[in-house]
Amino acid sequence: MTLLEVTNLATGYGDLRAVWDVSVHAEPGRITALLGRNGAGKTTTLRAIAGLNPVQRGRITFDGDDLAAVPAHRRVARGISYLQEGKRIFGEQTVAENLLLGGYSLGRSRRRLEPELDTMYELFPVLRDKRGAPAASLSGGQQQMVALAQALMARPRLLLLDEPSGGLAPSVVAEVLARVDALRATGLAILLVEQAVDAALAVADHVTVIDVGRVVLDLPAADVEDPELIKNACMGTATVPRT
Ligand SMILES: Nc1ncnc2c1ncn2[C@@H]1O[C@H](COP(=O)(O)OP(=O)(O)OP(=O)(O)O)[C@@H](O)[C@H]1O
Repeated sequence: MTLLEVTNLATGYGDLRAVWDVSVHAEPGRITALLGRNGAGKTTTLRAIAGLNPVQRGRITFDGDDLAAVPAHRRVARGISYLQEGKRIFGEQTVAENLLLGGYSLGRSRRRLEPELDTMYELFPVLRDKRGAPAASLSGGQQQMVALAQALMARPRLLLLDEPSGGLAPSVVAEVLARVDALRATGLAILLVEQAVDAALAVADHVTVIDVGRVVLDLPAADVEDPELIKNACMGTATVPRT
């Protein structure tokens, strides 16, 4: 079943259109990789799905419902969680406190969130060991796992994930994406934006490549015969015409 269906989306910032025609979907227990060069419109697409940028044309449906009139905070309540690129965690707070903050956003009490914490520690065992430590004392990869777990505390059905590998060493990127891969088993639908194309292709079920705000490739990951083609489409910086 398709949980998220984005059809011919156009969106942008004020008068500037950054995305002209993007169609992409996400399904439970599947990872869709949304790839493309810098400035292609990936983040803007995620922002529109989260309700932070307006739909200028096209449609976004979630679980069959058109999201046009649904404000951002209600999309969170419906099960859409957006982990922004470079999302910072609260370094002085403990790992557990950071996770709880992700759940408080939905108005749940600490007592009701305790079982969620256990679920997170099962998904990210390293965080159980570090749960009482200030988040800033963790490695970069572990901090990214805190951010991921924090986003999951809201119990999303769809996770919009913007460059979880950003700023991490290559060996750590694989570790973080292995955790993302494991999330598939929870039935979560994941829309993954990544610059680390190889790492993204290694976990993706479906691949959508955009350039200058339009889809240029869309296929099941199993049908990707030549990853170089995808990598080439993701190199350099897009120049978006300002019309
Ligand atoms: N806040 C903003 N205001 C105006 N234009 C913006 C804003 N943010 C991004 N843009 C423009 O929108 C276009 C698409 O940017 P976007 O961030 O979606 O690309 P991206 O594919 O996510 O690239 P990156 O990998 O660099 O994050 C770019 O031309 C960018 O300059």
